[in-house]
Amino acid sequence: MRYVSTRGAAPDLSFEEAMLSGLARDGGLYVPAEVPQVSAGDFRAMRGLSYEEVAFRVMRPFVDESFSDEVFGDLIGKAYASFGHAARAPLVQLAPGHFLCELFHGPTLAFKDFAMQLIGQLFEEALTRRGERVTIVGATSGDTGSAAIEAFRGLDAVDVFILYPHGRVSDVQRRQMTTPSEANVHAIALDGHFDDCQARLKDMFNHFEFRDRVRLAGVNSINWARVLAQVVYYVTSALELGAPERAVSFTVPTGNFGDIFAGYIAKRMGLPIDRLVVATNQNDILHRCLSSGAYETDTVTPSISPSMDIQVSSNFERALFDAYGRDGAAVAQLMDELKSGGFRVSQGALETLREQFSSGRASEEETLETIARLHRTTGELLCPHSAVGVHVAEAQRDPAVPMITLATAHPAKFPDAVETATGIRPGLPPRMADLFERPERITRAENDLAALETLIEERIGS
Ligand SMILES: Cc1ncc(COP(=O)(O)O)c(C=O)c1O
Ligand SMILES: N[C@@H](CCOP(=O)(O)O)C(=O)O
Repeated sequence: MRYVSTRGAAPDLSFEEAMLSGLARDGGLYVPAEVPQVSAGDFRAMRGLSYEEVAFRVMRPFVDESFSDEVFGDLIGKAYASFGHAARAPLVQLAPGHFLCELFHGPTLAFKDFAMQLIGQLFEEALTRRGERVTIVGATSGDTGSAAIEAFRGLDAVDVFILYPHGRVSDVQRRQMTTPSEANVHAIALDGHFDDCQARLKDMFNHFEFRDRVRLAGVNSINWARVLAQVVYYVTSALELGAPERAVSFTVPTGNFGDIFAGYIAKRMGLPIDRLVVATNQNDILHRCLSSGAYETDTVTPSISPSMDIQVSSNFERALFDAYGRDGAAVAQLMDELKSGGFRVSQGALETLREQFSSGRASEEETLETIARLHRTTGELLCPHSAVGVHVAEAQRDPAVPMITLATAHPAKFPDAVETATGIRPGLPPRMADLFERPERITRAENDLAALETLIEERIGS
């Protein structure tokens, strides 16, 4: 399997090379040259298998000779052993035909653990075999950072620096990043919002002297391996509801477009998915773009679903690449226009996107109302991101097709919003009960590329 850049001007790479490189050297994102096909019979044969066994079968064709079957299977087993639910991604019924896929039973209580726990294992295996060391820099609106720090803390072959927007993540998210005491992990509170963190990260990848000097690697959904690991729960949950005989739809609380893009890959592999619905909060650039064709950045408005407070949605580039017939030059041109505030998607590409994706948005009031109502009617406590998904799913649902809404985080990560809506303050699981007593290590930093690079080089030099 070879991986190609969405901007068409970087060398093709193997799975392992793409995983360790992060952003392509032309600024693009790696995608597989071809999407492997899974037959209905092969999907049928996955029914009744464990999450780990399905994960192996779904991901194996993408991983090429980078890892042997035995090693890859073993690493998958280790990745999910710490999950707090035997099903890993259990389905809960909310209403006739509407299901919630709970993705918050991993160690940091958000869907990011599905990919990050596996990537931690894959990085360690590959770097040990190669005798190499890398510097991981990540940008987070809260959940990627805590999942990355959890997955990589204490590993010998990596230093991890996580840029998060100062004052714009929940207290639980911040403490998950700032309380681990291992010397190889560093949480950096940046003066800015998530888009600034992500922009500085991409600047570092595009600054080749720095990139090569520190051996920069990325674990945001820039990294194809992140997207790949997220394909698996689309398959397990669709199988549970009758796929491949019956089609299902998914609604996905969306910010950086990585999670829903994983659903799109599952569909391209042959999983019968009817609709993929993008659910946004009031930072609704994706909903506006799919509605009008204009992808125009606006100021980020802080919301009660802060992990989705994103305007520049990184993985949308991967969807545009396919919508423009895999024309890297066309995508590079759009990304250039984005630097001056936005671009217009061509009519043909917009129609292609709309064949795959629907969209909707939830206001703050609608999000709170959904948390309160779902708790009253089903007993399920939703985090605000998942509530955005449920609100949009209810509005968009075709009663003839089962709808699965992804519950992307545990309500205890966002207790203030949940308490406002329901009067109940959700508690952390016992293993994290002392999170608020642990000492924090925070580095404040300006939104300045040179200053950040100096800070990172000083830390890894010491
Ligand atoms: C809890 C939660 N829900 C939804 C999202 C949006 O996911 P994506 O960025 O993959 O679109 C995020 C951030 O990634 C998140 O942390
Ligand atoms: N919501 C994310 C933002 C980064 O997304 P990623 O999927 O590209 O890592 C977060 O929680 O940090």
